[in-house]
Amino acid sequence: MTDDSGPTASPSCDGEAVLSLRDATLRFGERTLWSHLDLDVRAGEFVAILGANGSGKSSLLKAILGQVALSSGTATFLGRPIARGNRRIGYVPQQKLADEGVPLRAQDLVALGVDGHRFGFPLPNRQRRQAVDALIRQVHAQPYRRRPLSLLSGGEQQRLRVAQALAGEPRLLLCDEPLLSLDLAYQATISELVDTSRRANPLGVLFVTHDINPVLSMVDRVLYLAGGQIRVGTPDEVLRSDVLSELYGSRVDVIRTHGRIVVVGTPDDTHPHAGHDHTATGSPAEQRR
Ligand SMILES: Nc1ncnc2c1ncn2[C@@H]1O[C@H](COP(=O)(O)OP(=O)(O)OP(=O)(O)O)[C@@H](O)[C@H]1O
Repeated sequence: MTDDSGPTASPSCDGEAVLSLRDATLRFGERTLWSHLDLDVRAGEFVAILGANGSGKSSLLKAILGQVALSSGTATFLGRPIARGNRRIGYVPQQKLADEGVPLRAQDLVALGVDGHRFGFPLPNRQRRQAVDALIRQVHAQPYRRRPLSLLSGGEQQRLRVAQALAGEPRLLLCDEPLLSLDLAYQATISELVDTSRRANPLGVLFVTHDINPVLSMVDRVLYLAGGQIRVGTPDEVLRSDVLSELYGSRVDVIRTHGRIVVVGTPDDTHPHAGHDHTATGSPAEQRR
């Protein structure tokens, strides 16, 4: 169950569905993470994935990447069954710092993402260089583009990972907490880059985050996972006290104040980056365009 707006509806996007999940269920052993998920993500649509720790948000992205198999149901990308290693799916993994001794420089990481064989023909070197330069500029990485990855801060590495994920001109972008380690200014830089890219290309975005506020103005729909249950809808439909209380099976309060959404009372409130004290400017309704 779940896609409350129906498989074809989307509040602000009428592009084609790039991703379709039908009756999808994911189990690890005896444990069902989530079940009966129906979801269409359309070209240009921004879907935020929120939920409790361990509810299966990262695993959902991995299922879409073909890295873990669905226990039942189907997942299709551009009308075809999901296959591992699809270059048209960009992925920003949950933050992992580069190991000491990784011989890559910042710009090499981005270059790895640039598709050297678009439409079956290798891109000329000059064109590849220009693509890398443009991406480095977009994430403001010029000052450290020649530094070894292992010498960069978590936030600097994170910006490069986003650039790399966009380099292959994806039709679908999967981001697993891409704003972690970024200060407020760079949270805005990265969110706006994702937002601009999804409109320009257009590409569908699935964006796992513990804090919706930095992206609230961009979000078309929210997919909320908790206790094995799922709710999908606009932020106004899902981020409500009654909806989240039902989902968690205990009282949860959603407070909207000065354009911020604050969720109080979820069992994982104590998690260090639960991020339920959300900040944003403008009211959610105003922001959603
Ligand atoms: N390959 C696997 N085999 C068995 N269990 C797994 C596997 N991958 C993940 N899990 C378990 O599935 C649960 C969900 O993990 P997942 O990383 O998807 O959660 P999450 O919602 O992204 O959590 P968080 O908010 O803490 O990042 C966890 O309990 C995890 O230990």
